[in-house]
Amino acid sequence: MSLVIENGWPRTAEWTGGELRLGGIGVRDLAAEFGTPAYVIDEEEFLARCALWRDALPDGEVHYGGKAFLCPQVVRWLDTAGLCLDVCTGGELAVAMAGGMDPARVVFHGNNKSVAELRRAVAWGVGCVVVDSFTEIERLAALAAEAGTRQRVMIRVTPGVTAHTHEFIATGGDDSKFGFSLNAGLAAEAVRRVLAEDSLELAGLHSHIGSQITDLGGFTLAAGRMAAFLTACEDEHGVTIPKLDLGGGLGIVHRPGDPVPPSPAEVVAALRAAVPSRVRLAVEPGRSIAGPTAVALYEVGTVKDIPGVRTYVSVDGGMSDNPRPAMYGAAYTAVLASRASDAPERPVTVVGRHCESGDVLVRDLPLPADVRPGDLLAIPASGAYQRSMASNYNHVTRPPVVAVRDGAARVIVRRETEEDLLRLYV
Ligand SMILES: Cc1ncc(COP(=O)(O)O)c(C=O)c1O
Ligand SMILES: N[C@@H](CCCC[NH3+])C(=O)O
Repeated sequence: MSLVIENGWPRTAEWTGGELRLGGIGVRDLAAEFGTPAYVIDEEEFLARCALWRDALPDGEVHYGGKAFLCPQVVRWLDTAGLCLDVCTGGELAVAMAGGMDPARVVFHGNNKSVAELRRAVAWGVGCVVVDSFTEIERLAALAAEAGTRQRVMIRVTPGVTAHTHEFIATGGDDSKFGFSLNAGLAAEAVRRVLAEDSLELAGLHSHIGSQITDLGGFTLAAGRMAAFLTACEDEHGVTIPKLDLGGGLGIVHRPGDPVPPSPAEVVAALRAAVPSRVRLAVEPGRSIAGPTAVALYEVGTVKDIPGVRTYVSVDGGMSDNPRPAMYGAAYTAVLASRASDAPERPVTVVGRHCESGDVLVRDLPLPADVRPGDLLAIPASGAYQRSMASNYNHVTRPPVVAVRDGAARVIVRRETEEDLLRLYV
């Protein structure tokens, strides 16, 4: 079975009489039972993608990047699949705890963790804290000493590599809010300072160059620089630095015709080739696990033809459940998912229901000319950075996540209600 998804759809996606089925269930039934908009996540796909990474790195560590999509059920899937978890806020830490994650398998990231978050992480016994600033090294050392423990840490390094991706999601260059610059000598100083703290144990070095990367060049370059830096630090200080965590970042296909990224096995092979075999490798894939697992399901509400200009198809979600087109110019596709149509195709622009002209989900998309209110549209590759970045803009409630498998569906994140929203107001 090919594990690189070249068309964006999860492996159980099939069409019967023009209707899309996911995990053995038709989207009309899913919409009738759970409403729209909804994210439908394919459990089999999620577990298979975890296994793909784990099998690519059997002698290393795979930390799922929880920022892509996290809820207690995801934590339980990670546990089943034998993966570790990367969190980057106290909130993500709380979800890890709620899902029953073993703290030893949690890595805690973030460029501005609060003292309270660090204290909680140390008390819970997180496996590793990735230190990101000199201030944090001091803070964490004091907190670990106060708790009477020796906290394992990795040092986040920016290796001066500019990934080929959107500028907002490139993180490995010298001008970055994340980590310690290698070129500016800050990373070397961070190593000195961590080694000087009795309450900290230097477990490894870390870098993450960016996200939605579809070629190996940046990964290889960063791995080589990090490996050389690790060796130089070991030589300078006469210590062993056992681990190199090279982050996440592998991209996915959103639309047929998008560049097909390398497979996890190819990424790991490239990293391994650049890093001495004595060093344990870790990776932090988020999007490449969660992204292709979910489909966003919407109902068409209105169709507006502006002769000679454009046809707008409005759906019942939008930038609040998928901010990526507006934030990064991300390009998606959508299909008519609830029925067959013989109508000729014509280009339309699929928009959301927000009070914002930039609330566009898919631009210039060929759809059958008879698309009408009540039809369901499905957008594949919606499993990463969509529910996790969803907002309540315009007091829209956030959609549920429905897991499908073997003909059964269950809610793993329920739909938000207006009651949920109003509960915040005093
Ligand atoms: C430190 C770190 N690790 C892992 C990830 C996961 O990245 P991706 O979802 O691109 O695999 C991110 C996000 O880009 C990150 O910042
Ligand atoms: N949120 C971004 C990725 C950021 C990755 C986290 N460091 C996206 O949707 O592409």
